[in-house]
Amino acid sequence: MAALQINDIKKRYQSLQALGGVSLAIEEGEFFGLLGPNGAGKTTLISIIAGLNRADSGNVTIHGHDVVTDYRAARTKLGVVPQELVFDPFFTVRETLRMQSGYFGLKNNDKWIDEVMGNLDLTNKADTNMRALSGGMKRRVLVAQALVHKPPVIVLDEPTAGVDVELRQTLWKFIGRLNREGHTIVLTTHYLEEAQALCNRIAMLKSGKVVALDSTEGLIKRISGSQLLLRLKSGALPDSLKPLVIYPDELVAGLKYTLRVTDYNDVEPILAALRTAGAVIDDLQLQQADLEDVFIQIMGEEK
Ligand SMILES: Nc1ncnc2c1ncn2[C@@H]1O[C@H](COP(=O)(O)OP(=O)(O)OP(=O)(O)O)[C@@H](O)[C@H]1O
Repeated sequence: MAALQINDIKKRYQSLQALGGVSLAIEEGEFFGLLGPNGAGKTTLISIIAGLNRADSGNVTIHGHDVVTDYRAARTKLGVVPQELVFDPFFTVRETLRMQSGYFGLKNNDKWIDEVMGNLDLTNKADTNMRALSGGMKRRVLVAQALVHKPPVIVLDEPTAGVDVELRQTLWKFIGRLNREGHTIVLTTHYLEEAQALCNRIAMLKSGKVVALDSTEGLIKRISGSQLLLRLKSGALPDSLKPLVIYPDELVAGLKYTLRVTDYNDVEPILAALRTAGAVIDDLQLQQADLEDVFIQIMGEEK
């Protein structure tokens, strides 16, 4: 049985098809990445998983419990860290976490609350009112709130958007530990290097459809070889090199190109072609393809 089973979910907002039939099976213990550009439908899918939004068709089960017909059981299996910070400003951090525990029927949960606060560096803010916390601290409480009932499936919707390095490290250390202990993690993020480092499998969403689904390694292997990052001081890229261009970036910093190469041996003919064309090189770097390159390529493909 999958930890999270998503079957042919469709959702329309008036004329906009936000989700056009999404199916995914996420197994227990996975660290799964859900990636996509703004508006791809990630948050809509997460709110359907959390039972906060209704799909037009299709269904979702969490550890076998349907999120609509068996909502309460499904909800106890799930912890969601939402994108938006919404709190009651009059309660302290500890009170907020106790109330959330109460919502799940957990009365004596202080031991775990203390452990969660400790792991998220919140202990010295335990008695501070929510309104007095910085944005980063509030985000820590959001994470803590999602974890009060030790849910086996944890969904994080852009948990590190706009947060500092320290919180990211604290958060990933704790979430990594929970994952090693068997919790299933589903993460959406715009930080692709973060997804590459953390996720064992990734789905890419585009305009409400899954356009790629593979292990992180498998996705990166799709772009074979390396890339040559090239910036020209003057001149232009000769026509003979244009088929190698993965993406041009002329608007960003002058004449900047990323070319596909297999290895170092491909570099010399490129240099020769540029010399013949009278182009002057400003900067040249050879690098391995990464998840960001795959993302850009997949999102650029017509579907
Ligand atoms: N309540 C709503 N009413 C109408 N349209 C909506 C509503 N919620 C979302 N949308 C639209 O549905 C599409 C998917 O939005 P969604 O927030 O799920 O995308 P996302 O992938 O989470 O984007 P982001 O990366 O910006 O968070 C967008 O075009 C959005 O404008």
